[in-house]
Amino acid sequence: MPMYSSKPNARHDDVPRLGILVTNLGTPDAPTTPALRRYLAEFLGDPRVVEINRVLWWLLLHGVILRTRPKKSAAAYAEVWEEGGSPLLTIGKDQVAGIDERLQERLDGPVSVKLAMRYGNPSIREGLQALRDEGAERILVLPLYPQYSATTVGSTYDAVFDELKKWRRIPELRLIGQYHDDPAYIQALVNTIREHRETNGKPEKMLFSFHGMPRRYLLNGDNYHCQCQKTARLVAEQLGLADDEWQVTFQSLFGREVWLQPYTDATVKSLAESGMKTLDVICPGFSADCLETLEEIEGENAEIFEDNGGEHLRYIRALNARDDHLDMLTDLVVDHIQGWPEADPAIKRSRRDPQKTLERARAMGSSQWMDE
Ligand SMILES: C=CC1=C(C)c2cc3[nH]c(cc4nc(cc5[nH]c(cc1n2)c(C)c5CCC(=O)O)C(CCC(=O)O)=C4C)c(C)c3C=C
Ligand SMILES: [Fe+2]
Ligand SMILES: [Fe+2]
Repeated sequence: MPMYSSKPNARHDDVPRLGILVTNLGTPDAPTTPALRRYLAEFLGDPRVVEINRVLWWLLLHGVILRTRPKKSAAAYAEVWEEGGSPLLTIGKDQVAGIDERLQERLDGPVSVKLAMRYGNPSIREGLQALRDEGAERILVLPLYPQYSATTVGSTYDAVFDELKKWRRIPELRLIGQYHDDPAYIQALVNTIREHRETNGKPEKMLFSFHGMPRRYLLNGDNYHCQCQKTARLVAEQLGLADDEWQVTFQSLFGREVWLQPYTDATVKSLAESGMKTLDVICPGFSADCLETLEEIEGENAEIFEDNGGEHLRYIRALNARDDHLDMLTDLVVDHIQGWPEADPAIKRSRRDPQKTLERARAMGSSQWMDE
């Protein structure tokens, strides 16, 4: 058994492909307690996510949290679960299909695009191996997080490196770290807000709600908070919003530590109590709708608003598989593969005349070198 793994039946005349690994956070396999236990053990066991003493955390995670939280989380997931599965996964599949279709049209060379999840399935390991087995020799990783954070993008890179260090032929690798101020991303957010306002009218205020994290991570150098602020500011500027018409908040608090503030739920409550009747909420850090937007914002926070005197909390959906979003992500990929040959010269010829290229390769004695 070799120490390092390889593409099965690799040949010298294999056509080198470009591989694009599109990743997101991941989701449980089913809205059930055992599936949630598996998923949360992997997710919350990641030191990038919960950065505290390993021994202490292991005891707390396995002794307390994984005995109680999975049941509660499973009930929340059941509320948003769709026929095709978890929204994050079904939307992810649509996003990848859309990016794939656009890239096949735009690129001359062969390209494969795969979806992978940092936790759960399809895994990053599976995605990378599928790209390799289809012949990808150059791989670009696109984590679908507009704002960089060590807890999300950093952790995705960890999983990529952990897999690649087991390979014999490590592909050329590029990583996209963030696109929080990409003009086309900002424009797509502006478009979706404008469309929402055309149908529903202007709200009294708009919240830009981002997933939170312990404030300690910001103080220790994570630049996520700054990128969230910039995204929101650029959108507000482009919409011409006055300072009192918008605000940045942070949601999805977990545990007892102080997280990035102000908190979304507390802000929603105090705005309702102050007499506000219509509030729009957009979550620009989520490229796809998921538990945290559908159940927490559109469900729980709308209830908080109404229970405290507000009338309508209107959640503006994530960019999901909108055309402007997929066009923007495809442009981002194309920007990041610049300078990478789409195929080597022999392969360019092979596209004109595959038989001749094969004959030439055989004449050079490089036809095949493994198996067969
Ligand atoms: C323990 C701390 C957590 C940190 C730090 C954290 C950061 C973080 N997460 C996202 C995006 C998503 N998180 C989602 C779910 C989710 N997040 C946490 C905890 C932390 N996240 C938990 C425990 C869960 C699971 C649900 C639950 O039990 O409450 C999701 C949704 C996944 C889905 O399947 O729908 C997303 C997306 C970001 C962007 C982020 C930091 C920047
Ligand atoms: Fe999270
Ligand atoms: Fe949540």
